[in-house]
This record gives sequence, C-alpha cells and structure tokens, in this order.
Amino acid sequence: MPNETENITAGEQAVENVTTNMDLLRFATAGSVDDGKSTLIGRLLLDSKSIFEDQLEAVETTSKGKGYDYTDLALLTDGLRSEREQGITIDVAYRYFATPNRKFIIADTPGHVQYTRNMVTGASTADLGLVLVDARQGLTEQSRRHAVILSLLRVPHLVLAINKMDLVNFDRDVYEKIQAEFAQFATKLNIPDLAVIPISALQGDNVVNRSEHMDWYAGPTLMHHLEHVHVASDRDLVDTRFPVQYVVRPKSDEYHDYRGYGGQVVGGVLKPGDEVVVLPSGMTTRISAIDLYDKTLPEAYPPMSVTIRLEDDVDVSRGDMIARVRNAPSPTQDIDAMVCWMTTTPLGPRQKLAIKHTTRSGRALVKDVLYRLDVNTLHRDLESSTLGLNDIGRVQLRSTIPLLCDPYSQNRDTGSFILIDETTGATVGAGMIL
Ligand SMILES: Nc1nc2c(ncn2[C@@H]2O[C@H](COP(=O)(O)OP(=O)(O)OP(=O)(O)O)[C@@H](O)[C@H]2O)c(=O)[nH]1
Repeated sequence: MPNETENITAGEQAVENVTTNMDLLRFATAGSVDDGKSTLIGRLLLDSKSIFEDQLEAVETTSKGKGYDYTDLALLTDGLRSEREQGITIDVAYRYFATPNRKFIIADTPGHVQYTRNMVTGASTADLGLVLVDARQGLTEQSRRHAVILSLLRVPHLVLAINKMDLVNFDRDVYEKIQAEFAQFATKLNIPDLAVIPISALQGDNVVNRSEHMDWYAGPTLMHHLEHVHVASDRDLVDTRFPVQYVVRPKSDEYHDYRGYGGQVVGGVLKPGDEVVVLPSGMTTRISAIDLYDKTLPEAYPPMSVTIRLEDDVDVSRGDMIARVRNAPSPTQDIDAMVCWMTTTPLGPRQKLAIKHTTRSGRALVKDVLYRLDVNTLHRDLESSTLGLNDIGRVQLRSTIPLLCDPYSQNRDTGSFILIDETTGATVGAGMIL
C-alpha cells in the first residue's frame, strides 16, 4: 500500500532499519474535527522536548497575538495544515520525533474529508492506531468507524485516548463509561491489544507527564505506552518472504562477477545456507550471502532492506519472490479481497485496472463485488454491486499475472495490493487479501 518511505532512498531505509532495528514505532492518529489531535501531537512533541526553542517561541508569540491565555499547541502543525487546506496532494502528514527510548513516525490523517481513504493510507503500515475522543461527547459514529478501519487494516495495537478530561472535572465515571462502551463495541472487532488512557492534551495530563488530577487512573501515560508497547513480535518471523525489487549487477570490473537481489524482507528470517525457492519459476538454490553495503550479515528479518546472493546462477528478476522451499505462497490469479475504494468513479464488475502487489505489477479485471460493508454497523450490504468513494467491500478480481500472495491476516505486506487507474496513474483502491 502507498506509504511515505517512497521518499526515502532504499539505502537510507536500510541504514535506518539496521541501526534502529525494532526501536521504531509507526502510529496513526484518528479523531473527529476538534477532538484535539493537533493539540495532542503538539503536546507530545513539546513535553518530550522534541521541538526546538525557536518553534515554541513562535507559537507562544502567535498565541498571545491571537489573544489566547494559553499556548495553542495546535499551531505547531500549522504549516502542514495550511498546505492541506489548499488541497495539495498531502493527504497524510508524516511527522518524525524521537525520545531516548524510541523513534516515532506519526501518520497524521485529517479527520474531516475523505477520512477512510486517508486512514487506509496512513494506517496500512502503522504498528499502532490512536483514536481520540472528546470526553464530553464520548464515542461518536466517527470514533467507531475509525476503530473498525484500524481493525480491518489489522493495526495490532490500539489506544483510545479520552481527551479534554479537564472539561469533565477529571471525572472517573466519565472515563469508565466510555471505556466500558468501547470494550463492548470492540468485542465485534479484531483488536489484539487495547489501552484506554484519560488525558488532557491542552494541560498535559497523562500525555508525557503523569496527571495530578487523576489519582484513580493506574495505567501508563500515553508516552510511556508508546515507548514501551511491544511491536517486534507483530511481524511474521516464520514465513520467509523476500519480494525482489532490483537485480544488482555492478558495471565496474572489480565486481563483474557480482550478482545480487535487492529488496525488503517482509516475512521470516533469512540466513546464508538456507535452501530457498524462487517464485514463480520454482527453481531452488541456497542463499550464499546477505549484503548490506560493504558488510555481510549473518541474518536478515523484517523490515530490513538487504541484497541477497544465491549459490546457483538461477534466473531471478524484479517482481519474483524468494521464499523457503517448504513454505512458499502458491501463485494465484484469482483474488478475493476487501477493497477500500478511493475515487469518485465507482468500482464495478468488468472494470480493468492495473494492480501492484509487493514488487509485482500487472493488470486485473473486476469479476464481482460481493458486498459493501457498512463500517458503522458492520452490516454486509449484498444488494450493492459497486463501491463508491470511501466504501469498503468484498471484491473478486482476476489478474493477468500470478500473484505470490498470503492472506492479509498472515502478512500485511504480501497480503495487500493497490489498484491503479491505467489512464491517470492514480491509486484508486487498496486491497486486503482474504
Ligand atoms: N480544555 C481542553 N481543550 C482542548 C484539549 N485539547 C484540545 N483542546 C481544544 O480543542 C480545540 C480543537 O483542538 P485541535 O487540536 O485544533 O483539534 P483537532 O482535532 O486537531 O481539530 P482539527 O485540526 O480541526 O481536525 C482547540 O480549541 C484546543 O485548544 C484539552 O485537553 N482540553
């Protein structure tokens, strides 16, 4: 699925992955307009000392200029915000910050327009989803939608942050009522890990620093939770999957015998000596070495980007997949998936689209739209044979090339694909394979 790492070169990504390893947490925020998302992000950056003095001074000056008696932390996100309002291409803003314990990438998706599309884009690679609600309002239809989408995307960790606790006198009953209501609703969803945290983004309670107003709350602060939530085991470390992105054959004489295959490990652990199969050809060989720049590595695992060398001179090209001999996906052209549709022209039977799955590209024909899912009620609307903008539904496709896929529930990389409009080149759909 589309993600921001396309702006980072493969080399930078590799260094980032290896040096930081699992110390990176990607999280996606979701909330309705005015729940306090911008304020919360500002508070996280401020209290974790991730913003610079001059930025803070500018924000303080602007707040005073506007006659506020508080510092409007939402102003910290202003630059990106105004860009969005001009309708430029940024649908999801990515923000980076770090504490001594972890690096963070926040995918900040605007709440109002096109939220489903934006959330799918922002959350498809997230380790954690943060849903914000206003304590005065409790759960709204939008908060439920957000939770449903995060669960469909199999974001493994979810935090429900109950914001503006200062406006309800930091009342325990308010927190408990919302928590119970959400827990009840969550039984219908797939949420492996849920934390419910009462906060005041504006005053800073339980964001980075513990609140002095909510003694009754024994759980972690939001930052403590973000820093310590365990994500290393969320990846599939059993089923080896290495989609080949590049064939590396240096031109220089010094390396003229070198032949390697570059890409990102999206499942399992690869080691020199492992017997592997190259798909779709089915040729088997062994890994002779795993390279990262001028180093060789004893092993590689998700999400490392590496170059793999093979013992035999087998034919491997971009779009092929390296897997273990007795644990490989079977190539298929018939795809059954949940698709989120992202454009105004509806998706319907007989439509032809380009499809991109891992590093493989082909074309696909829509055979059938089985149903549209109502994300508010989880009801399946069997009557509708098309999907409109922001709709999610079950779709059957036939691709021109065999795809080397797994169920999305097993692997979020090999289990997802994007659909592209061939005339405009725009991404119009995101799919999760069943
Ligand atoms: N009292 C109180 N006000 C808050 C709190 N958090 C945010 N606010 C206020 O709520 C309003 C909305 O906050 P924003 O951070 O702009 O909300 P948002 O969700 O980012 O809204 P959009 O950017 O429009 O999507 C602002 O006036 C904030 O100052 C809080 O914890 N307590």
